[in-house]
Amino acid sequence: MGSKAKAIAGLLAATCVCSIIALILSVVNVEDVLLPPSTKYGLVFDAGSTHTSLYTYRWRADKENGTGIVSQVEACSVSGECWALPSLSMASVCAFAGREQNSSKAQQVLAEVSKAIGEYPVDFRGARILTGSEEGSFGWITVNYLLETLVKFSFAEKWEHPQDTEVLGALDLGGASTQITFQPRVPVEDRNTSVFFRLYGTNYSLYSHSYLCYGQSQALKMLLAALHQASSGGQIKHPCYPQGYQENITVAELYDSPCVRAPSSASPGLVLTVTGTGDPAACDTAVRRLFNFSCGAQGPCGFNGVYQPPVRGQFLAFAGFYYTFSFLNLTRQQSLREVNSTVYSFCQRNWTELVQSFPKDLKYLHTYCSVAFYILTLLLDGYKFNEHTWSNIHFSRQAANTDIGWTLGFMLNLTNMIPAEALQQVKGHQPGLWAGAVSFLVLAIVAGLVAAFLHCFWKTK
Ligand SMILES: Nc1ncnc2c1ncn2[C@@H]1O[C@H](COP(=O)(O)OP(=O)(O)O)[C@@H](O)[C@H]1O
Ligand SMILES: [Ca+2]
Repeated sequence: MGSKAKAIAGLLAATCVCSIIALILSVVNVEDVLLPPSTKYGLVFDAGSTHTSLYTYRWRADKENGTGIVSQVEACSVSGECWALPSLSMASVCAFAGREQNSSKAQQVLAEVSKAIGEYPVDFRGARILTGSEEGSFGWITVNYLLETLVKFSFAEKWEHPQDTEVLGALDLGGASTQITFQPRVPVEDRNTSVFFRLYGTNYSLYSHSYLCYGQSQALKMLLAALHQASSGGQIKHPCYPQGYQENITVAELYDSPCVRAPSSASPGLVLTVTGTGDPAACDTAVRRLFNFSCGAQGPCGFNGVYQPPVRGQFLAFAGFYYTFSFLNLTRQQSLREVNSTVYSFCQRNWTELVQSFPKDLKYLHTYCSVAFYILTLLLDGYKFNEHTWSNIHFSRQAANTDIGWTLGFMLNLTNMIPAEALQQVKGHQPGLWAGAVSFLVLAIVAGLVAAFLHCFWKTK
């Protein structure tokens, strides 16, 4: 073999080895493989004054900007009825809340609940009673989270704080209390009603107030008690109940709550007969008497002398606001005039005809007229919405397939306390690696053949 041929063969061999090394390096590129972030679940028990539900939420552990991206997996009532199916593999957080006085009895109940839930393999975060203001604020977070005014998944596939969106206010009507929460034009100076939040890197200064006893059930009780005290004997004429409707209630049952005070003359065992008269104008008057609308000197107010700045922006009205308005088909942004006329005509329908028309709605059927007037008075005379701002109130039960209430907001706030799980860096058996390894073997065999061929070629010369 001549020197020229030797040089060519050497160059060929060197090129071969170099390309093999380059190929190996480019194909079998042993990268750090990111395992998918784990999913976490949260369970929130809502023990309200009239119902108890369990909500299940799910979020990814690699949460964005300090707050997890949470969605509702399912919700169950205590009776066992569930909406949306679960696929639970890991439960992560437990909480429980309700509206009760901070009594030792309540503490005892909470201790029992904690003990029972603590026995399950979950990271139990405690059972506690929310303050009215927390209930309102967490409802506000839920509303704004679901409507993506706090954070939005952008076209750039990133969670971003939307720049030009206005946050919405939240109106919750429970059984025992009602809450109003919104972002006023100027931050509230009154310490009792101001709430501050930092969410997804943005500060929020809100107004929030909870009116105890002004929830739907307790308001109806206050109304009946007022009508009782204005009546004589055991007969109560009820202008908000349909004509032809009648029910009996004992004095003890009527005055079983701190929201109503029994007159000293009333004997607990006395049976009272309540008879509906279906008189909308009289119902309106009776409902108004439950409120004190005078504000005093300390500036703008809601009712009963509670400070409240003027309402601002759009609002979502849920829970009790939604149930009655939905029954009356008034959740489609009807004008105030139309709402009033619908309520007036509904209140004039007699009981026999109502029972025939709505045989499936008997539980609340006799209350819809009272509650409709109650809602109108609360929103217009209480919170000071008017015929113009009325159209800013949206009556709804769900947004983005998720129930509106305080539980999701509570969960979102709580996820801030769960440390973000760092993405695990693991070198593992991934498909890319296998492909690389196979390529490496093929190339090694080819390289061996080339080397053997060159060796022989050298020897024969
Ligand atoms: N389908 C319905 N129609 C009318 N009122 C309802 C309906 N379901 C519940 N309510 C009433 O609406 C009010 C609010 O309910 P909810 O938000 O569940 O109260 P809480 O959270 O205090 O238990 C309660 O007074 C309850 O009795
Ligand atoms: Ca509630």
